[in-house]
Amino acid sequence: MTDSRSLSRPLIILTGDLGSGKTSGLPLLAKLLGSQRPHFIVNEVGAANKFVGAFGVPSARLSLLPGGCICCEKQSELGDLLAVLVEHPQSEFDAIVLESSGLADPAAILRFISLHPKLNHQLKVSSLVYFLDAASGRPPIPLRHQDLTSLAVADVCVLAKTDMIETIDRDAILAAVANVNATVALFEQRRETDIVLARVQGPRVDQVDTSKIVAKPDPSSPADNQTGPSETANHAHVDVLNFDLPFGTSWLALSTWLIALLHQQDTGILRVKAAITNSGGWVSLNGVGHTVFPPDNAEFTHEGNRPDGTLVIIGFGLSEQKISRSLRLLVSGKISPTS
Ligand SMILES: Nc1nc2c(ncn2[C@@H]2O[C@H](COP(=O)(O)OP(=O)(O)OP(=O)(O)O)[C@@H](O)[C@H]2O)c(=O)[nH]1
Repeated sequence: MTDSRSLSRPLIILTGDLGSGKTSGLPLLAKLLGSQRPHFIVNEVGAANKFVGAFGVPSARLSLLPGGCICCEKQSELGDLLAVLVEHPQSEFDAIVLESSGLADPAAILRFISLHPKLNHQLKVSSLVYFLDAASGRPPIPLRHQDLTSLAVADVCVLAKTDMIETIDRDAILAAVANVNATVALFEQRRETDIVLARVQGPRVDQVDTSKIVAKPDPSSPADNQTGPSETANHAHVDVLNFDLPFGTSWLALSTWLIALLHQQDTGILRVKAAITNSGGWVSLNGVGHTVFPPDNAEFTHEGNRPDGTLVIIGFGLSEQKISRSLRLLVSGKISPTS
């Protein structure tokens, strides 16, 4: 008799904060974890990033799950999608790589898979990966409480954006991570000309003062004020606003408008993602906290493909009406970006 576990397909789960670098690292990480023919599932709390495939993921190997988080409201859709994929012939892909939304609770995803009557036999979680954003603005060592919980259960930690910090801070964070989870495999992601990702050797844990690793929760910070990663409803109060951007929107005007919005909302905005389309192709703009990243751009892959763009804003206490009114004026050219 065949053991059903021996037929189970590997599942690699990527977690990590909004904008921590998961999508950028997706194809490289899959390869480093031994998958030559992965199928990717990308979950977004906002509208689908229609252009995610342009980052080197062929569309036949990509499924998008937009409009909610797979740790809660999108669980059953995730279950349906995984059920369809596992029925595929073994040769079509050798692993499923699931990128969760930046709000997801990894424990809730694991619980869903392991308690699912069919998927728990058909899939085995081969790696749980946690992306840690080295440039998130927190001081080099203090890891937040939600980092500790996620790191404690991770098999792999990717320290992303190390090109944006000093080497001494990078080494201190790596040592702190190793101190929390001594068996975690450590990788580093950085932007050179392109994004590169590589395994790093474990640092010397005795070089870090462990009493300084954990930040005290700040009750005034919306992020620290959440109930904690084990509560699936911990992001119920996060606002997700989706807007269409008409073909031909100026990316320069939109960038200036976004910087003004981030400044005006102070800490209220966690993440901004825009894909702007124009005759040259499309441009993607990313904001994480107060950092606005340099735009990426690519040409359209199909002739005649002229879709509208999208803008997703994720944060706390956002007024959809006000932001929408200001954006409408901007895209219609009726205001300058600074109005
Ligand atoms: N300098 C630098 N930028 C990076 C690195 N990794 C990602 N970025 C940039 O950070 C921004 C967010 O990266 P994404 O890969 O979209 O982050 P994500 O975790 O998929 O975002 P969400 O899906 O919204 O949670 C983009 O502008 C990336 O180009 C890195 O290692 N170095």
